[in-house]
Amino acid sequence: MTAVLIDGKAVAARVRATLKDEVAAFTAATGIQPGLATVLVGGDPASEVYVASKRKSSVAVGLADLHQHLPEDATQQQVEELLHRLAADPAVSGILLQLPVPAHLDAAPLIELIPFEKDVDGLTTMSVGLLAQNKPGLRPCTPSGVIELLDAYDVPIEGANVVVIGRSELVGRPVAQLLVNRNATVTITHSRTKDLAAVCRTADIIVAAVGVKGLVTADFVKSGAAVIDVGIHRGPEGLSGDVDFAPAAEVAGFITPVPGGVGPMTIAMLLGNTLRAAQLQHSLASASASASASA
Ligand SMILES: Nc1nc2c(c(=O)[nH]1)N[C@@H](CN(C=O)c1ccc(C(=O)N[C@@H](CCC(=O)O)C(=O)O)cc1)CN2
Repeated sequence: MTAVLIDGKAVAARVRATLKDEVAAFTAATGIQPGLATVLVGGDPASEVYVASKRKSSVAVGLADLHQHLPEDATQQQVEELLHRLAADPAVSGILLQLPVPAHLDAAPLIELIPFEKDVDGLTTMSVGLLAQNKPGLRPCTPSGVIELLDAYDVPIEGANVVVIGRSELVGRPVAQLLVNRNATVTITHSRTKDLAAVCRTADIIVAAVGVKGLVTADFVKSGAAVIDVGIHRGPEGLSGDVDFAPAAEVAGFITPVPGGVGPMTIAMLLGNTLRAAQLQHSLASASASASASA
């Protein structure tokens, strides 16, 4: 392998260590322990693993674990009622509805019930709008993790030609927006893109977030490019990504593995968002208290 291996586990561990100190300082200064309410509906096995990991990591950095579990057959109304309750609960700093939800539920209107200041997944229309306008707000976790990894390895973003493969609301669109906000030149590709390999060969950075195992082969990669793999596929030989790793690593300058690349960053960024959500709510409450006092 000639590429530098981007070690997401190590970067995530550093992010968590810094956060632990920041959470302790915030709690000492305000008396508030930020709390994360993960909401899991049903028992999708991968979601159970991810939510368990989110809960464990939250506690390890000093956040309160306010997890909620609803049964597989929970109705849309039951999930709505839970989200309304969490939205109104001052002990809850962040709310995350684990995706996917069972097929009989409609996730989009449920996500909209999360107030923007508690939207630690950055998926509400308000958060998406704030990102599009490059205004302060909570950003989606996997996309911010991708940026954090590029920065950790000093991969230049400003002026870079980036090709994002996939246009999902969870990863493709927001990562493209974050990169544009950092002055990259971004091409979003999808199932109708003509000659995807040729488009990818123009890229200084490829972000593969398409959900097709091994789609990105070595001939997609310009020599020295950074290849960021967001895909996760479970097979008989274990986990793999959207990138055909070993051959691509012979051509790339930087590459993320699966597992151990972007995945661990998703959770680290969620923890950071939960602290930021608590800080935001604290300043909103202080501003509202001083406005009432001076009225
Ligand atoms: N509400 C959300 N739902 C989902 C999100 C999300 O950001 N918000 N992302 C994915 C799943 N996900 C977090 O929820 C997630 C995926 C992967 C990892 C991770 O650490 N992966 C490890 C491998 C772990 C394993 O053994 O499976 C790795 O890549 O090294 C963490 C979180 C969909 N749903």
